[in-house]
Amino acid sequence: MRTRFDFVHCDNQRAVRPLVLTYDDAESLALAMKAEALGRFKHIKKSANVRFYVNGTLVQDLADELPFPDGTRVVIYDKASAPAVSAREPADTSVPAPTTFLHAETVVDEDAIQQLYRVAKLPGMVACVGMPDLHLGSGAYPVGAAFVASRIIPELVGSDIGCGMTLFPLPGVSSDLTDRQLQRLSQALGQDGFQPGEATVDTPASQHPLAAAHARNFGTIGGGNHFAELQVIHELLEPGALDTSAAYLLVHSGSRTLGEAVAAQFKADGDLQAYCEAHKLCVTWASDNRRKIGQRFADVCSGGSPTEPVQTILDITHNSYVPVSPSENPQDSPHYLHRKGAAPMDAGQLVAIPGSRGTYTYIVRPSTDAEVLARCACSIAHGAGRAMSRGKVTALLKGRYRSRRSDAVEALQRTPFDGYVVCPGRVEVLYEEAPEAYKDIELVIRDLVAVGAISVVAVMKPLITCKM
Ligand SMILES: Nc1nc2c(ncn2[C@@H]2O[C@H](COP(=O)(O)O)[C@@H](O)[C@H]2O)c(=O)[nH]1
Ligand SMILES: [Mn+2]
Repeated sequence: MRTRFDFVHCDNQRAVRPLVLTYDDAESLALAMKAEALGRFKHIKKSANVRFYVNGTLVQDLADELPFPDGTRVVIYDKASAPAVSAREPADTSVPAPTTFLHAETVVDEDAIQQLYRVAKLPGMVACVGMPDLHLGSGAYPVGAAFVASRIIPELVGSDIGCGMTLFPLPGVSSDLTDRQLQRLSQALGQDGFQPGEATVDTPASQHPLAAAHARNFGTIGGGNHFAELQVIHELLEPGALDTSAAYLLVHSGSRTLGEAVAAQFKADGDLQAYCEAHKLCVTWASDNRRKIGQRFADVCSGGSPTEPVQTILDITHNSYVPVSPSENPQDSPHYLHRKGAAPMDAGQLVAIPGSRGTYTYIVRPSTDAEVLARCACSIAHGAGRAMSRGKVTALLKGRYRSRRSDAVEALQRTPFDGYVVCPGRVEVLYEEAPEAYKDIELVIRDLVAVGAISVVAVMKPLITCKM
């Protein structure tokens, strides 16, 4: 038997986490449930008390109810706080905004969960949804989440306003690249290096007076987790959706120093109107930036000569806010859906969900089902999400490659797909961004499929990853 349970802690019953369990009988279910409770709620005592509710009514005998329907609610009590058996759950008002988690199989750090709960308590919060790639943010706000609020909260978007992913077919490059061709291309990409100040600033957003000081960064990838990656189709699950004979480029980048300056300005002066105008500019600038990177990449692939303007298959923003109508009274003043590391389901586009340079990228079709959209706040995961901090993964890999540093660097420049990593900047990036730093993308995708949020269109294999 297999059931998707809605798993909650007694102190926080509006924060629902899905949990998929496979079980043989009532006894194995009860044991598995207790193990989950102890694993997920670290503060809970060994004597945790697990109660099952079907339609709000306490289940007295598990065996009588098997198999449980999807959505059965399971409440975990500390033995001390467990109420005398009553048919109803006690009401809890300690969390102002309902909070939902979309992970079941993916591991989400308890600290990130607590960070999301704290956001749910901010004034004006209406709903919070943690994606399976939810992880600890560097400030007070987690990454991999969607937040609905009755006001605009710029801090929830963060400083990389407009960051997102764009997928292009690479003109003239076919999927059957030989190792020799990959090596030559990697070398050429390393030499080009997407250096600042070299791209033509030729779009209205990049020519905007507010963006003038950032023109040098137009067409540049940016550091760390941003990348430009040549990929080919490993498996096509929706026949005809993509061309299997083509090679593709996935670009992940944002508004670079422009977004940072806009976020810093708001922090300094709190001028929300100015922020909103600048936010709009950042979202367009970031999208133009990804297209410019795509063009530069395509030009390198064609031996340096300019190619036709690149076409886009999808262009998705995962850090931004958008106005939405309140679900209960659509005529009321709008709410604002903030996404920090969450991709939109409602953009009428496919979405690329990458794992890392050493794992597959999934091209997915978001569901259009109204109930699913509401449950997910119209948002899905934008990646695998960090499993380890930069410092931790660097220490792990330095321990693993105790041999000469040059050997380690050589190993980190290759991938499990016989691909190449081009990293002409800081060598530390090779460590900090290694596949080990990220969660298991396959579990993220399984979780999203399990809640009915996506279907997989194609699975892509990375062959050349450019990191700065
Ligand atoms: N295919 C690749 N995926 C990567 C790489 N580096 C990071 N990632 C994934 O992208 C998201 C981006 O998250 P963000 O919070 O920085 O917007 C991240 O969670 C990883 O799963 C890469 O080099 N190649
Ligand atoms: Mn991003």
